[in-house]
Formats: sequence, C-alpha cells, structure tokens
Amino acid sequence: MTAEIESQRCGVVAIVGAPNAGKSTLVNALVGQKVAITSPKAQTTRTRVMGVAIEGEAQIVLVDTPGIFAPKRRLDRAMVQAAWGGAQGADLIALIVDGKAGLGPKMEPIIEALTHRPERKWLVLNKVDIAIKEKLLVHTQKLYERVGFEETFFISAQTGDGLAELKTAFANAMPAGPWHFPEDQVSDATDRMLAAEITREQLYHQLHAELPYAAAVDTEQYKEREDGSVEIHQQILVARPTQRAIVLGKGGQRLKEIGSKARAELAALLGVKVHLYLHVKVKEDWEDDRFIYRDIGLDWVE
Ligand SMILES: Nc1nc2c(ncn2[C@@H]2O[C@H](COP(=O)(O)OP(=O)(O)OP(=O)(O)O)[C@@H](O)[C@H]2O)c(=O)[nH]1
Repeated sequence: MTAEIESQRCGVVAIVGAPNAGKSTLVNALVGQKVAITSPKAQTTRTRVMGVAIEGEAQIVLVDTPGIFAPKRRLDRAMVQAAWGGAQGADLIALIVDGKAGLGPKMEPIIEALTHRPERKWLVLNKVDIAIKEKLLVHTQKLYERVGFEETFFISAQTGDGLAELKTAFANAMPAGPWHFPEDQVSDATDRMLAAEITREQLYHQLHAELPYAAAVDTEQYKEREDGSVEIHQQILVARPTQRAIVLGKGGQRLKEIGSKARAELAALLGVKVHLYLHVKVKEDWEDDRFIYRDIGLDWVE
C-alpha cells in the first residue's frame, strides 16, 4: 500500500483555447466519459469543469475552461475570468487550437496572455481529421515563435487520433504525490450541476440561432426518492417572452423533447431512474443577477 502511494503522481492540466476549439470534447475523451457538455456552437462551456483521468500511477486533473475571447458583456467577462482562473497554479497549461480554423484575430488575446504565464505550456493542435497538414505546420511555427511551447501534439479529440500519446505524456509530466480524487471519481461537478448542464446541452442541440446563449438552467430541486430514483426540478431562464415560446415549441412539444432527451442521458450517466420536470421562466435581467451567477458557478464581475 505504502509503495503504491509512493509511486503515485498527480497534477493539474488546464485546457485553454478559443471557443469551439474542442476543449470539452478532449476532456471527455481523456476521462473516458462525459464530464463536460459540448456543442457545435461557440461558448458552450461557461464555468470551470474538472475531469479526472487516470493513466497508470498518474491521476491527471483536467480543468476544462470556457473559451477565451474578447469579452463584451458581463457574462462574457465572467467566463473569461473563469477560464484564466482555471489555469492559475496548474502544473501545465495545454493550449488547444482548432487546426482547421487556425489562428484568426480571436486567438490574439490568448496568445498574448500566454506569453506572460509562468506555467509550463504545451501546444495541442486539434481536429487533424479535418485540418490541412500544411496549414497545421504554419500555425505551429507561428505559435512557437510567439509563445515557445515545450511540446506539441497533433490530435483529433473526436476520432481519438493521437490521444493515447497525449495522455501518456500528460501522465509522465505530473509531479509525484498522492491522488487528489478517489479512483472512481471522474469530475468535481455534483450530480445536481451535471443535471443542469445536460439540460443546457439539449438546448444547444435542439435550438438554433442565439437562443441557447441567452438561456440559463437552474436546478431548483434535486432529491432522491425512496425507490432510489431521483426527482429533479429545473428552471430554464430566458430573457424574453418570444424566447420562452421558442423553447416551449408548438403545444409544448419542443420542451417535451428537450426533457425526454435530457432525462434519458442523465439516467444513463447516473445509473438510476430520473424524473425530470422543466419549467421555462422569463427573467429579463438574468444576465445581471448575482444569484444566477452563483448558481451556475461563475464569480460575479463588476
Ligand atoms: N472534426 C472534429 N470536430 C471536433 C473535434 N473536436 C471537437 N470537435 C467539434 O467541435 C465542436 C466544439 O467542440 P467543444 O468540445 O464543444 O469545444 P470547446 O472548445 O469546449 O468550446 P467552448 O465551450 O465554446 O469553449 C463540436 O461540434 C465538436 O464535436 C475533432 O477532433 N474533429
């Protein structure tokens, strides 16, 4: 037992990058199960989510951060603050770059900030399955000149290409020390938080345009019933009555569909029967409400 603990390694890898780079997809793939929600729409991840991956004797605590971009609104600023906060004190910062989208102006604030970070920095070029090789090499060269990374990896978080090598390299880079989490824990999110995120993911998947970005999901009640099933009541907050009508759909059909997909996914993740009750509420100023920030796990920014 003692020998086992002595050989253990554990550390924190902060996963940073522009919105839509594939950060959450990568964290889920390394953990081996969904801990962070993903969508084709940018700015899906709003708060820091920790995913725990294990490789041999090493426990790798992956901090999935919101995409970093030039913030305008309060919610944007809170997300960017959470992203850099997630990198604070990490053993390693991994910059995830969308190899297909490349380095547009939106990468500039990230590159600039990274040059001043004291942590070790690795570069991970993602989406090699759809990227053009020559372009990847040009991006890599430019980033090296600006930031100076210790290591570079080419991966596809979606197909799994290059992930085994990346995971082994992360594991080898972790400092010696006891594991931070029990062996069977995959995330720091509570089931209550996970439930809200799964519903929000369905909003992203089933609704288009700007709506999901203008919505928040708040779990009001989460309780275990005597038969072992869980009963969950959630509020979907939107800013305008027209948005409420979109979420409800004709005859409430859309909301029903969101609820039934979210329920099925949660039941599979939690391994128990789930009773999910969704309500849509119009709250014009939810983006300026301190309590909502607390509920969705973001710090309030002035
Ligand atoms: N083709 C391809 N698509 C990918 C890959 N990795 C992620 N994606 C897709 O890219 C989109 C964004 O992925 P996410 O994991 O949500 O990206 P993110 O960086 O967490 O995004 P934010 O939450 O906006 O910060 C999703 O549609 C993913 O399916 C990849 O390796 N190849």
